[in-house]
Amino acid sequence: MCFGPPSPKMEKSRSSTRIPYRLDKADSADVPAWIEKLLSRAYGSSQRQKRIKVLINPFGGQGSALKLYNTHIAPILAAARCELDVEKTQYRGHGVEIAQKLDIDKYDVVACCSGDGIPHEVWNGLGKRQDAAKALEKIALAQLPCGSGNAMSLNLNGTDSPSLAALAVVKGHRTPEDLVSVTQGDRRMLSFLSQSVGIVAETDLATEHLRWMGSARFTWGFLVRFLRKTSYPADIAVKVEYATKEEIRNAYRAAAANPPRTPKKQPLQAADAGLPDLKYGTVNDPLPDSWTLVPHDQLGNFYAGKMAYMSPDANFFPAALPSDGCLDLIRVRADIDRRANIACMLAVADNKLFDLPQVDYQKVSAYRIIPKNQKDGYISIDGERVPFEPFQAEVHKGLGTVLSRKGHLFEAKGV
Ligand SMILES: Nc1ncnc2c1ncn2[C@@H]1O[C@H](COP(=O)(O)OP(=O)(O)OP(=O)(O)O)[C@@H](O)[C@H]1O
Repeated sequence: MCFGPPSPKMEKSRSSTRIPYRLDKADSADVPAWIEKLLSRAYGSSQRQKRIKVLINPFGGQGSALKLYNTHIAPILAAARCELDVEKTQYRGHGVEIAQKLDIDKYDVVACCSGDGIPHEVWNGLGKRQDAAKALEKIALAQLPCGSGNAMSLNLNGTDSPSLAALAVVKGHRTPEDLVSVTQGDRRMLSFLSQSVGIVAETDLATEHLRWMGSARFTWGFLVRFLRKTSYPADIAVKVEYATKEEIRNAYRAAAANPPRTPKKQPLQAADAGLPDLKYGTVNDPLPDSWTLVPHDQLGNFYAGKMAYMSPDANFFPAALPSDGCLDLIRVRADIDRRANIACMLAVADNKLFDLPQVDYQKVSAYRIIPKNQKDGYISIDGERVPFEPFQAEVHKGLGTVLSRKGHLFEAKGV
């Protein structure tokens, strides 16, 4: 098997290969030492022979997840001698049930051969357990990209190629990952990727009929809507952690300069510890004293991200960090002139959105948004549509665990 690090820009895929070595003295004591040296060079501090529960969504993306798994993913996981238990999801919500009932002592990793929808379900299934805190710490989540939205793999594996992602998972490092509680009505759900109201939500959710385009449907949908200058009025309150781009840049650079820590062996959370309490209550509680609701009558884009890439050419949140306890929040007014609007659109692909003056970019640890003056609209949580009602979000620092190549940063170019 090839063991060099994948370089996503140059390669599209990898395959496993057997290279036989003839030994002069097969029983020499040097042989195990040589094998150990080779493996330790290949894996570093990453766990070898991971025990993986593989979930395949046969309807993910263009319906080819099973074929992608058999052709590009399974041979690599098998060559690395991972222990595999493969299950196909049978219906919407099945990922939640599987995660709720999972024997967490039997596995190290749940790897989702899907889009971002199945990881969203698995996080929520783990979060519903009585031992949620322990399960979220013990089980590392990974995505093997087989859907139309593969942001999780882009951010953590550095690729949307199934075989390169499989190799990244084989060699991935356990990494703490913030999760976000979203309360809406009487519900509480976990979000790991993004929350959007307005243009981005609409782009994501109103383009289902363009599924045949693959990930290009997001780019196309965004382009079409951006030029209409539609506003999505709302009242918004935020708990700001880093208010200016300068502060954000400094915080990002400080985190990037810190090499990954070797995780300390600590006892797992108690078996009866569920999800953490909500520091700021739910959307139904009175607004916390230190928060102020600010009217946003000309809101064009409200987009909160917990990861950097939202699609292959859209590094929307370049300052996002896996476990800084913050969501990166972008707000853009709807009434900016057309030239500024187009500049925003082009800047996403050029990785320059962060610096544009018309883009309000902050790091927040919680917020509430109350859409107003609209009969109906789109709200997207991790790409899933939820009712068009007020909601509140709160970040839980390092609550979840993922596998990542870097151990403390996403793969996108930072700030
Ligand atoms: N067997 C099944 N039949 C129907 N729906 C399923 C099945 N298995 C999973 N699903 C649902 O498919 C949805 C989309 O899954 P996934 O994210 O894997 O694909 P995707 O192509 O990226 O889709 P999307 O772009 O909508 O996120 C999930 O919400 C999941 O509940």
